[in-house]
Amino acid sequence: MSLKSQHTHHLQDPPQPSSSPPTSSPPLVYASSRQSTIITKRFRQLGVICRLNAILMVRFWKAAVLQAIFVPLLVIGIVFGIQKASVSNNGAPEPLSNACMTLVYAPPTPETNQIMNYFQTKNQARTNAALQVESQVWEDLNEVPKDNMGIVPMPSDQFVYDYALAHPDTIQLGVVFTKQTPASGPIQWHYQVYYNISHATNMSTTPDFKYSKAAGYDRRSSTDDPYGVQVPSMIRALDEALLTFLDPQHQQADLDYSLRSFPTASSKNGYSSQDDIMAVLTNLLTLPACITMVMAMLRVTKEKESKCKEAMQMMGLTPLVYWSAQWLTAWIMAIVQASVIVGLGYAFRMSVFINTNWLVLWLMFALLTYGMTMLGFLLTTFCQKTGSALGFGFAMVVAVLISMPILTGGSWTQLYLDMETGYRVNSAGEQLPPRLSYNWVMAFLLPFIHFARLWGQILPYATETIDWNTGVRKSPVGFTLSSLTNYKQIPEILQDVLPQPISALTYYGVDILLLALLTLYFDQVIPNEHGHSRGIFFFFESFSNAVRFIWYGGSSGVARQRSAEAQRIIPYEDQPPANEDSDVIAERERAVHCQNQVAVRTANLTKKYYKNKPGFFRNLYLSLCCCWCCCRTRRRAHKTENKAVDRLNLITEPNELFALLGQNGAGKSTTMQMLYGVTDPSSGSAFLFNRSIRTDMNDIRANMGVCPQHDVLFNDLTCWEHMLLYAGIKDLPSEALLETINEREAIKENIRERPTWIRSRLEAVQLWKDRHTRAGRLSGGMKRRLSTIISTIGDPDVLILDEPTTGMDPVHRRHVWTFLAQFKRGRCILLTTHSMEEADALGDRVAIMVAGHLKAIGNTTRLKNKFGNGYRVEIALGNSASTTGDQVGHDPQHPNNNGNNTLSQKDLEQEITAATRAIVPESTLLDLSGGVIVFGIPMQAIGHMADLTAMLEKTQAQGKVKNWGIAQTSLEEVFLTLIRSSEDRH
Ligand SMILES: Nc1ncnc2c1ncn2[C@@H]1O[C@H](COP(=O)(O)OP(=O)(O)OP(=O)(O)O)[C@@H](O)[C@H]1O
Repeated sequence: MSLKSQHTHHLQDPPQPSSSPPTSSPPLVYASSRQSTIITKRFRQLGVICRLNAILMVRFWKAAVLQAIFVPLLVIGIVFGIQKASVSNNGAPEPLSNACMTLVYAPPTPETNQIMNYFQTKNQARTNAALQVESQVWEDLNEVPKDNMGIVPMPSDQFVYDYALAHPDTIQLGVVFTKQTPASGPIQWHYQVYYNISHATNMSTTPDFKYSKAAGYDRRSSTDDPYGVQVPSMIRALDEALLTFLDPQHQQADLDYSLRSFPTASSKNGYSSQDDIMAVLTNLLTLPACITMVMAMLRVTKEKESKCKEAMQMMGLTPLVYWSAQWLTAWIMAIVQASVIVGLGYAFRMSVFINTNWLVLWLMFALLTYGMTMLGFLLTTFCQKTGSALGFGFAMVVAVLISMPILTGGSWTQLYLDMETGYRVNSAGEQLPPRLSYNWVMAFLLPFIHFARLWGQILPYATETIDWNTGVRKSPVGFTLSSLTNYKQIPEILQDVLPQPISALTYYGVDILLLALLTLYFDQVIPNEHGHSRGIFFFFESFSNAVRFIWYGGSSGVARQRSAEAQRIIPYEDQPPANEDSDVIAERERAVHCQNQVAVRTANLTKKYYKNKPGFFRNLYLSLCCCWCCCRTRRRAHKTENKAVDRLNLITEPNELFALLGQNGAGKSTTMQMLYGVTDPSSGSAFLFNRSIRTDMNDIRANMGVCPQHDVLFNDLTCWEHMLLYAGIKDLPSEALLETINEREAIKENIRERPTWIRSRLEAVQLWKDRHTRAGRLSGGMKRRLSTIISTIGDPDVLILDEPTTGMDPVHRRHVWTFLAQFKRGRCILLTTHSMEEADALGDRVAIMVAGHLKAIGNTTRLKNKFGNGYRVEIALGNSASTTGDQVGHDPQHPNNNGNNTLSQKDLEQEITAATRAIVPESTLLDLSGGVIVFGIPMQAIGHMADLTAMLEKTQAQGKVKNWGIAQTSLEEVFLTLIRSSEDRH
């Protein structure tokens, strides 16, 4: 979209600047502006910024490889190594002593001995297990058997219990008999069966232990369940034995039994199985995501600190496109990293990986990395420097590493449930919802919480678990895709309270969306270093634009309205400064009452800087305060102010190069910064082709080129890549790329390279040969040239150049001048400079600013005539001269004539001074030193110049004058005169 109603790109012969630039510059070839919809333009910009990120990643490939491959490899390697080391050393299961007692019984009475003999016989007949019934009662609590023992009598129930506790691996089963003989009724035989879970558990985890399916041990099936196989068969055998014992005596008896586990000893492996270690080391698995987050934060903050991001936005890149490119790049990195982690997990055969569906794992790791990077992006909106981003990132990594084991290790369920009382019930005993809900936890916007939760739910499914009630170690059932929605909570008590695992993925998504919105928001409302930011309700702008669009009947109506707004008279706040120059007053009237569309119009543009500037939160508070309170607080907050620009009124037309001059600190850069939108005016406004810098900056930037005072270049991009980048931002990518391809083909086919518009521009500033040099390796002057030429990409209607030629040598400066002189055709260029020669050579009009005020304005001739001293005559005296009586001043009685044939230096000075004064009485002696006399001749004395010249030629012939010259007052003298006069006034 063009800012101007009519815009042409026809080239005309450039006007010749007063200094003669080289004539060998190539002709300019401008890229034609493409008409594309705003959507396609945004997509093209997105592609260009993604390409930029890709180039930077390739340039910093070591950092990319570190994040994507090395850190995941290191982490998985460490976890794997620790698991191995832990299992082979401390964590190895204790070897099971081969010697064990299969069955102990108590008390050893003749009756129980008899019963156990029957038991042995029956058991052998059925299972072929020849268990010997020991005759000796085992009475030593500390002794362990040297060989396997079959059926061992023990003194008492208490002894059996204590022995099992002291030697958990030694006894498999036990039975304790009690016989009661009531006064009436049958005898009561009761036996207590003990089974040893600890023993079963340790046997099942001992690598060397050979399971015997025949004996009922099959770890992979349910037959290793003591309830299912051993205990019932033992009860059956005992009942048989008891019945056999009772039958010969035809006794009446009641048989009863009970079942009980021996005291459960904790697993001998303690917390050292592979899977337990995996759970404990979970925080290490978040390390790759943390590293990626910190790297992304540093990259984005570096672009902010170096102002490259600002530069791209000045050239028309919107924050949404910029951030979308960052998000897309982060997603690609997350995909790569998750794939590497999952691949390594499979490669190392880690049980949690091989027992979990790969898609679930992949999504979980990818979303973790992506979520953490999104969180990092949000944090960068609060950082201006890479140092603070590093600090924030580091703090976040520490927080994650510390909280991860707590969150994954089950404590997150504690977080989820009520902290103090667990489940809450009301007085009627009904369960109340937990006080601290997971939804609330989600509000922390910390994606690693969802990772911890999902990981915590996956681990019991994908790793071996120990039933802490029974000590039984269970094989993993595996976490499948359907487990995401059909998950049985462990412990079951949480079944109705905890969400299904799929919700972690949903929360990841919600968090990521919220983080993206917050990043966009804070990126715009947190003030930059100039204090510029958008209002906290800026998102209503689009709404109000839409209303305006409907209200004024479409884009043409809006354009008319804009024009009317721009032309509205902006009254003075107070009296204009005293002693204002008449041209400045006229310019102000023109600017304030302007009725036509002009290129740039500033109306009372003012910028105040405050010493004690309020920060973001203060600004927020002030914006929310009511008016009265707000004004008072603002006044207090802004006690000390510095008016950098004070009611500036200017108009520049299309086709005009307007040069702004001023001392350091005069307010030139501030004026430019307000025009290109990195700092807000304190009052007044400015319009570029009727678009207000306060409300239409996006429109303005789409057709504006900016070369800021300090180079904002990517050190790692070449000149050529810079040109392509900004061509893309200005929506010229296809042509640029096409021509790049053509160029490559031309080189390949040894055809003379086709001139492209990029080439012509780089050649114009003598950078073609260095096009593949990275900006970081260019000299200061070369960087300036590159910055200048970048600002011209897209043929903007308004070009702002803030001291573009600073640091350039005279030859290259002239190349730039030539280019600018040609380029200004059809557009308006605003230029600030400290080079009077440059302003003189290029400026159609020149303005001089002093302490924020406009001091003088006009074309250079007018300024020289108005403020200069007319002409300047410099006369260098000869060393000596013969006296012939033909003295210049026709004064034979000259007091200094001492009668010798030579005149002294002083005599000569006096003689020439007198002669000049005689011819031009209005002349003023400006300087007399070192044998050089300088006269100022006012413009009105121009008629005497011929006589003066004749006199000087004559004296030169006589040898009294060695050399002389006449020059018009320079712009520099005008500048100095104005500065001095304003200093005198102060
Ligand atoms: N971010 C800022 N915060 C506070 N004061 C500032 C800021 N930027 C500029 N100023 C002040 O505003 C005044 C004008 O500065 P500005 O940079 O516009 O001058 P300039 O004419 O461009 O000078 P130079 O020729 O040295 O670039 C100076 O007094 C400066 O101290």
